[in-house]
Amino acid sequence: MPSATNVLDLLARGRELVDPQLRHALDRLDEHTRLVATYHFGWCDEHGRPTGANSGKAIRPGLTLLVAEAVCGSPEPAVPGGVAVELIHNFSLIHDDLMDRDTQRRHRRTVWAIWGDATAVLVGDALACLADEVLAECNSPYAVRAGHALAVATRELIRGQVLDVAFERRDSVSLPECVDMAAGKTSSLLGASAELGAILAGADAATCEAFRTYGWELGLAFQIVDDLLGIWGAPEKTGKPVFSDLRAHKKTLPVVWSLEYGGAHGRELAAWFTETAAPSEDDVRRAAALVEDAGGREWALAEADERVRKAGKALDAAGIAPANRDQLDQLAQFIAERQL
Ligand SMILES: CC(C)=CCC/C(C)=C/CC/C(C)=C/COP(=O)(O)OP(=O)(O)O
Repeated sequence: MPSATNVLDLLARGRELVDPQLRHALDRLDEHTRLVATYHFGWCDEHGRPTGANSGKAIRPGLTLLVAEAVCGSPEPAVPGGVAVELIHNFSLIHDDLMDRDTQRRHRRTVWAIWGDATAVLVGDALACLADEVLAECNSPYAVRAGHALAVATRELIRGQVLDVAFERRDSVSLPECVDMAAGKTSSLLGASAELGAILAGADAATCEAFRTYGWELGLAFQIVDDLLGIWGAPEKTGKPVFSDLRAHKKTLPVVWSLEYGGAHGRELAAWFTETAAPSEDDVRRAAALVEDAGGREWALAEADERVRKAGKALDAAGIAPANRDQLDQLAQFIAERQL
């Protein structure tokens, strides 16, 4: 099995293929929008001076390229797909930061926090449009199919976010509702990232669907781990304060599971949510302990493993060579463990 370092190498190799076309796509933007987008991707500071900042893990384009390689032996035909999924992902991050009023992303100030709400809306919109352009112009016989798959996934991503926003105003959310929301927000785009790799590499419909399912299951594992990091993640890793999701009263998967199945600890947690409007440091510590005691953390870890297992099972139907299979299994395991 390749080590974590090898998975990072795979993602870095994907970045090397995708970044030049991504930068080229940003060149189409007007000067101000390009500056803000380039800043968001970590390639310059807010005054346009080049930096070597962190532009994200590039999991989605990495997935697209590895799948293409597994299907046709080369990542090349899927590079525009990798560019497009990374553009959609970053459009959603810029808008999400604005909606959540988060001031930090990738250890840097967020777009809205520097340039204001209108700029964040417009730059996010511009990235989404660029994704369409890149695919429409990519000269692949499969461009229309790829564009359609990405549009469906983006609509689903937006549906997930609509649910997320709606749930903030509700007293209770069931576990299936929460899973549906997480799948919309995260699985749709990871599913499409894998699917686009298969489509652009010329795979048949059944193979494309197998890869989409692989990415979709992986997306749920990814979101569950993200939720765990949102409670217990180390600030230097997540770029957010410890317990940040509890402080914001977010109904994440481990929390919703604890409320529904956590018995007496779950009921105590429910009371915490209604009675603790502005939680202190001690309050959030107590809520995290209640989620843990209710079994929410343990459930989430087991569920992430189960989703990785299902992702692997979906790959059985794709009929790929052992070496490619090994890479995709490793990526799945790595995402679930999030040693990134
Ligand atoms: C329409 C709309 C606003 C939707 C919002 C959807 C949204 C932000 C979902 C969260 C997905 C997620 C876990 C992102 C972090 O990805 P990552 O850890 O791969 O990020 P990276 O690129 O920084 O590595």
